[in-house]
Amino acid sequence: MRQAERAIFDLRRGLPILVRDNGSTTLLQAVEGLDDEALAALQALSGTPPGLVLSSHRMAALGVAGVDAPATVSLSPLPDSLRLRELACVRDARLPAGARHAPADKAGQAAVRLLSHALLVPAAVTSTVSAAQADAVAAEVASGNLLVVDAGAALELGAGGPGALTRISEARVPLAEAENSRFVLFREADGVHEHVAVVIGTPADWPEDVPVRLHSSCLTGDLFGSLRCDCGEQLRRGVAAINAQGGGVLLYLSQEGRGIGLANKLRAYGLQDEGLDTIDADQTIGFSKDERNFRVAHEMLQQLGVSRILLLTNNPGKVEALQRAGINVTARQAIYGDVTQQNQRYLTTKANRHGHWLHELLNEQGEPSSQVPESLPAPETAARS
Ligand SMILES: Nc1nc2c(ncn2[C@@H]2O[C@H](COP(=O)(O)OP(=O)(O)OP(=O)(O)O)[C@@H](O)[C@H]2O)c(=O)[nH]1
Ligand SMILES: [Zn+2]
Repeated sequence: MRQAERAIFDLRRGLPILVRDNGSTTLLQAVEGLDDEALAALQALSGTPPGLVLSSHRMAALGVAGVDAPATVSLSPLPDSLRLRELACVRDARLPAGARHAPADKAGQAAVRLLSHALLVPAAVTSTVSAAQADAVAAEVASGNLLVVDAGAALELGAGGPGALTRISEARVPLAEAENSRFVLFREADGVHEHVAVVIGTPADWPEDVPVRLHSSCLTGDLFGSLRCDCGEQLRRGVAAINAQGGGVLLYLSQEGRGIGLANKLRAYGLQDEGLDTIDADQTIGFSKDERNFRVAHEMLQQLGVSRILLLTNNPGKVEALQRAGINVTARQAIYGDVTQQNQRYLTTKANRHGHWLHELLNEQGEPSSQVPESLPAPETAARS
């Protein structure tokens, strides 16, 4: 696993890495940041023409139907790096006539996983190392210039498990909305992601169903009060609501842009300004409608000894994820920001396409209604007594 985590840094720096799967070795490099020189160097080192690996979401955005896993596109002649970047993330791009695609092999699948985890556009150039180049590649590995990653280990990135999250440090941080608060910082094994549990009030005095909010980071909304979303208000109101109910936990999760990272969120905002909604914008650059999983949240709650909760959310996915992980979510409480002219479309998309319980809020603003459960049905794993 350690090599896969290290590979994140090389990929983010625009360097190639070598992926091994059984006997085969594949060179791969991110399309993001790739220039023609690097593309030529990759081809020279591998001895074979690179293919382009794209996520299923990007294939759909390119108009290729029926692809439900990463695909490798064979392009002949190989386009230049600018054209490859267009194929990776530009709106309305199309594959060249005659381009063939096939399900990506394990190395290609690992490429998409690594790049998503690295918060890069999930598109890679990959080249199988030819027999003639095996010695040259081995020399690069031996000299420390080329990192070798096992495809299986790369696919396991972010899968959680023992040692995946370490409690690092903590301190009292009085907040405007909850004076008696402690920040407890957790670090993921990749060394990149850090998450904070804001422990509000005194655990011994908490209600039996501990009020909990999972809040994914949003630099634009949380810190700057962006009007494009509702995050900043949800964050502050979440802290206040937990405090008012006798204390609990707000997990501030390093999952900017629903897990795609700030760079990609800003790209997606650009596409939204061209008319796409939040889901189509993310899919255009190769991502699913929500790249988060809430394993870290589960792990943090476990380490804090919290297992029975009242969850503050409008997102059914969070309820399901925690329940699946074994957290007893006994009830859900809505948590709203304000509807503004600038975020109304975003909230409407969340209600209609993400399935968020937001129709009640939007209804008050004259938005179309639909059937939404008032509260969480009793989960199978959750006893209410
Ligand atoms: N990709 C993308 N992410 C966005 C956009 N607007 C906000 N976000 C991100 O969406 C996430 C919102 O997270 P949460 O506050 O946990 O909200 P949620 O999943 O809607 O669920 P609840 O607020 O609990 O109902 C944050 O990571 C934001 O950065 C957008 O237009 N595109
Ligand atoms: Zn936001």
